[in-house]
Amino acid sequence: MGNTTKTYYRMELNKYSKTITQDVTQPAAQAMLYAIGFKEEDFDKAQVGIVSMGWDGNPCNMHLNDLATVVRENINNTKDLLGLRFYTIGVSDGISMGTDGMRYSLVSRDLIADSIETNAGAQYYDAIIAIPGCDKNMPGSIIAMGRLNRPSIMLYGGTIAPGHYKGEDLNIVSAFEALGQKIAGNLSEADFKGIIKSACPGAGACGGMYTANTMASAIEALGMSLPNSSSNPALSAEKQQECQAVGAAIKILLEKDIKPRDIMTREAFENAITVVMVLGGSTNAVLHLIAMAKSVDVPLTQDDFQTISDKIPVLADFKPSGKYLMEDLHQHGGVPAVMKYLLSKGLLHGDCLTVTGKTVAENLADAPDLDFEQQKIIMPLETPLKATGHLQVLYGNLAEGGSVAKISGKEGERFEGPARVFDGEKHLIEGLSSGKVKHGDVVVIRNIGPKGAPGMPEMLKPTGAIIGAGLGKSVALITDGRFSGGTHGFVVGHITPEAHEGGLIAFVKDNDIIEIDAINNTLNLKVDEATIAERKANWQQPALKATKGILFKYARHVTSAANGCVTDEA
Ligand SMILES: CC[C@H](C)C(=O)C(=O)O
Ligand SMILES: [Mg+2]
Repeated sequence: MGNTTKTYYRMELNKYSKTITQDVTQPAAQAMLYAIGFKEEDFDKAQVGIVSMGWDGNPCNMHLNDLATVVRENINNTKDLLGLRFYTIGVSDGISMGTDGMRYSLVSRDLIADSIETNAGAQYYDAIIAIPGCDKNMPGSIIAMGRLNRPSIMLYGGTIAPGHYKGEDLNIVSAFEALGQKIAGNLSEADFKGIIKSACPGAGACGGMYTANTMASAIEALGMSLPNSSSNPALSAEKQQECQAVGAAIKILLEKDIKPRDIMTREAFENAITVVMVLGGSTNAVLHLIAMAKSVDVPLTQDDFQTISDKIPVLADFKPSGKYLMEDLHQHGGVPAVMKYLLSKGLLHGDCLTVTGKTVAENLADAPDLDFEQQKIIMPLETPLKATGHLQVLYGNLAEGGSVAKISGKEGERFEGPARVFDGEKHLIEGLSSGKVKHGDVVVIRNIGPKGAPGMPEMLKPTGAIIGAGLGKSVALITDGRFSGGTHGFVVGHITPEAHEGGLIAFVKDNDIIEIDAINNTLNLKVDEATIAERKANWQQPALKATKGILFKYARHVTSAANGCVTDEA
């Protein structure tokens, strides 16, 4: 085992794997390691588990296994480190959306967390590098890192390039909205097909400020990925360089024993929320960041989002409600340029530690400056797109435990209208085609909460169709489900308690008046108390829709949206 100094040094790096590699009472384990090609010197190395969420069936994930191979090479070329790849699952929201398959989407976040925890925990990896693509992959990876609390880096698979059709830039949401345009009679069959064929040109996660790019940006701001990880496109040279940089970075984390709990502090989460607000990110950030914070026991609630939303403006003109894609920001300095600007204005905590082993401020010292003449993606604080955050937490009789609204400001901030109730999203498309949904309506989609669906699916098919049908400014939508980052319009999700738990949303009837007020942050059903009491009188909790398998287990364990939908709380 060499001299004592050397052994002591190596024991520090292989704090976990030494249980397998150094213990003389573990000969069978060591025999297994010889079988996978270990040389004598490898037994002294720190083992880095490299987990890829790569799979063939999704553009966001199709290239991740290739990235993992490059990462492994880099790790193995780093003195004292040995990389071992493993793989976990994913769900493509873009493909599952609008189907029952989407019930598995949020479930996959926790399955990813559980599977990474399981593999790394059982095999005693000293460090973790996770390579996620589609949106739930990222919080799933971070939750596992938080639970394991071993040196960890997330390397985001990167954003997709824009598609092109008839001179227009396209992205996945163009395909969702094309359905509504077709229903409204504004799109020919040929153009419908043309958009579908051209929307997504190849590998990479959905290109706008949808949930994948939102979570990647939030996690970079949190300090858990290398600078630029969130804006380096999937197929860029910079993404390859990032793969070549993780070995040196993870070695520093191992040497200095910098762990997720040292990085993911309360201040770091505030940085992440600030960046989500500035970028106009997805509502999913609320439940994912709450769940990620729980993995390291940092208290974080929906109300913290409101506090930050009250003081942080939206500066970015990204899709879905704006013009630009993440790849555009990459051309102008990426997320570090945005963070550098925010730091210079005192809006970020600069002293938070990151996976470079340095602080946020140190990382940003050499980042490019945003040029407000050259680019119109990020506006200066003096001329924001919206003076306060777009994510608003509303309470009221319809949401006693809170709800999350996405208010771009373009649709106004107050809405009152008659309810048009749908149990699940399936009949909404019919409702649009038959004219059941009219200007001024508040569409209610219920019984799709974390327990009720189960799995709290995203409602991009209905919201995309509403926008495509030209009703985006005149119809509001509330739900106990959630939204994809591609959703825009006047929308409120995460309604807690959900219908399945007897929340008032379960008792709404067609034509009841609903008031949404994102100035005073209220969401109320304007029906008198006596009528509400009458409707509630004989209510019994419905049986779970799933009776076995993962959806059953999930429905049994999942907590409310306000609690991050975590599945590991008593
Ligand atoms: C286009 C939206 C994407 C498919 C998604 O799931 C999200 O952003 O949440
Ligand atoms: Mg999604």
